[in-house]
Amino acid sequence: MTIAIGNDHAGYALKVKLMEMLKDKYEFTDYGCYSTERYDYPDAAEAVANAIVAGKHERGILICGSGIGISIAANKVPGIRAAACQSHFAAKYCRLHNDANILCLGERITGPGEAAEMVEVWLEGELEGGRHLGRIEKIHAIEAKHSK
Ligand SMILES: O=C(CO)[C@H](O)[C@H](O)[C@H](O)COP(=O)(O)O
Repeated sequence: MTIAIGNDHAGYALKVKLMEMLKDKYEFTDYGCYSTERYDYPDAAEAVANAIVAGKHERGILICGSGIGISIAANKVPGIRAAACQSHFAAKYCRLHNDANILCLGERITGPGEAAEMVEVWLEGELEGGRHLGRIEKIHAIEAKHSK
């Protein structure tokens, strides 16, 4: 599985650390940005979200200062379920219950060690199915209704 990764200036340092910490286990494709110079999070969100919906990657990771702006932007792309997570529990259950295809992290909130563990639990998690499927279908139905 290759993972699309992207960030704004406030997420750049965490991205570099995460890729270094996890490079032996996972293959990343870096959609930028590539420095701490100002870069607007919707641009990174759209690049990664587009790559996911185009089927280039199964999963994406987005990082900004809080993980929130970048998740709001990514969720505007139909087919994206981006989860802004600040805990191991949230990272685990956004896969098991919500089938999140993008994990959003905040460099100004989460340290690199915790972030790496959250990425691992998220990448290894699988949707539980059952009652959760109908709920995800309802999310898609809302999306379809508002895309017209
Ligand atoms: O979107 C955000 C807040 O929800 C992110 O944390 C951004 O990275 C942040 O707004 C960037 O802030 P800056 O003051 O321009 O560095």
